[in-house]
Amino acid sequence: VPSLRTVWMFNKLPGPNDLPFFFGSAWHLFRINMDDVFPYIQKRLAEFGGMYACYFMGLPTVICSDPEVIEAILTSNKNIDKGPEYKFIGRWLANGILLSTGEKWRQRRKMLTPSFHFKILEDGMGCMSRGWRKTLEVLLATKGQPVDLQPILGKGALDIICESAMGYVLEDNDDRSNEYVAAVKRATRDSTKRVYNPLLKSDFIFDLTPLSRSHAKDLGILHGFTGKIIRERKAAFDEEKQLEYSDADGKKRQVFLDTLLEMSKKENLNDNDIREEVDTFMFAGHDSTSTALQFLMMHLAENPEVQEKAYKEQQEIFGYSDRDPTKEDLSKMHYLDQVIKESLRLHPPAPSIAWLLCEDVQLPNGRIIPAGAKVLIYIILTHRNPKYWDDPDAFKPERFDPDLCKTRHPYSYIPFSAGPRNCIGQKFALLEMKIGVSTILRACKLTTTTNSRDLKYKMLIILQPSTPIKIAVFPRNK
Ligand code: HEM
Repeated sequence: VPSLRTVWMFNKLPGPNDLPFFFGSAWHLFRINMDDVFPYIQKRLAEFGGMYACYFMGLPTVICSDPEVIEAILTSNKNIDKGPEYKFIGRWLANGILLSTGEKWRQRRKMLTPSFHFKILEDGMGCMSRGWRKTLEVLLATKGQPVDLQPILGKGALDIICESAMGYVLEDNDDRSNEYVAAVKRATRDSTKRVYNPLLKSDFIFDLTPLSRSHAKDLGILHGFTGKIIRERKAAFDEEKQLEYSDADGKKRQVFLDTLLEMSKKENLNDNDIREEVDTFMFAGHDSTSTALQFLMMHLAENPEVQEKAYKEQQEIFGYSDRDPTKEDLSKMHYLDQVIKESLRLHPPAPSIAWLLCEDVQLPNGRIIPAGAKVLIYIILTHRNPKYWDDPDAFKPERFDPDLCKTRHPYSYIPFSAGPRNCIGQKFALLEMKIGVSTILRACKLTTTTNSRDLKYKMLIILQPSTPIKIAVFPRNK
């Protein structure tokens, strides 16, 4: 329940004259189709200049897409608490780095950041190439039939995070990864239902519903999978047989899970601590990357001239060779860099993020968002804010020409969020995406009948189109 101070200060902020308190703006959202939530919020943000205040089920909520407001919030070192809706994924991810706060989050962030150092990531490049090569075979086996690529890319990205971060190699015929990918989709969908349905907010009521039973079954699949990975690695680690992971090329290296196991000795991490981080990184490390790749492939398929230009760049680097990309190769892919950035602009896999303020935030225009208010940052709408982006719905990789980027507001483009709680896996994700597109683009031509401007989206933690995007994959004639 917000304090009187919060309500008093909050009521001074600009916003629609909605029904006050309990339902507030939620009332409008209940009456519109869930697929129309983004356009609805976009319209309201345009009306109020990129930020408005409203009550959402009794909670004072500021909704924003204005980079000036976002900068004021994300640069704070004190406002690091996530919004209350994140608790609905708490049964799955517990109190790992994504959901934790305060001292616990600070310690974890400090402890885990070195695992994402560029040098360590470079060591994992071979594993990324191997993973995308396998995915390429599956894509080519579709023989030009238009298919939904999400499950195929999801499995590809999961195989990569399993091997590169957990040292766990999934066999080709191992169906558990498909099962895991599908359970992640269901678990995030069902958790989001609890955000929008006031009855399901209470654990007591939720636990009486059939949804809770199917959710528990999915959690069983998710925890069962990660539990097995941890048990096997721990057994090897305890016996000191295999302190370093040796990958398919025979190279020895320590993976993220080994770092956790090592720290469990030094820093008193118990089994639950390890478990919550493995669950967090398995989820965050595959779903967002495969979603990003799905939209990227859609944009390439929809814009043949961009696809050809990106392909030509690959040819200049590799000729007709299908060898794995090296660090030097990747540094030459300037146009592909721009294509990836533009795709993440139009389709950021994490479309919105939510914060609960623990201290007041002073905005550049002098207004104050009070402590106790929730702030919903619509990354996807920031990326399409016409004040900062010319012709915002058009796919134009040239926008990311380095000289043009320098002139733009730094918080107008935040696919990985920003500030102290930005994405810890950002470099990993960009490396993985670049290797993935390079592998696929050199071997295939993509086409689609999807018109991205007609797409509608589901309101989920990870961006998902309301209807599957169908893409046809053809082998390139060399
Ligand atoms: C294209 C791919 C990715 C995108 C767009 C993305 C985006 C984001 C965003 C927007 C956040 C902030 C979430 C919030 O405030 O609620 C975040 C946090 C996080 N991401 Fe990513 N991410 C991607 C890939 C990855 C990968 C590959 C990993 C791990 C290997 C990862 C691990 C994490 C973790 C652990 C956090 C929480 C960080 C913290 O709270 O300190 N992400 N990501």
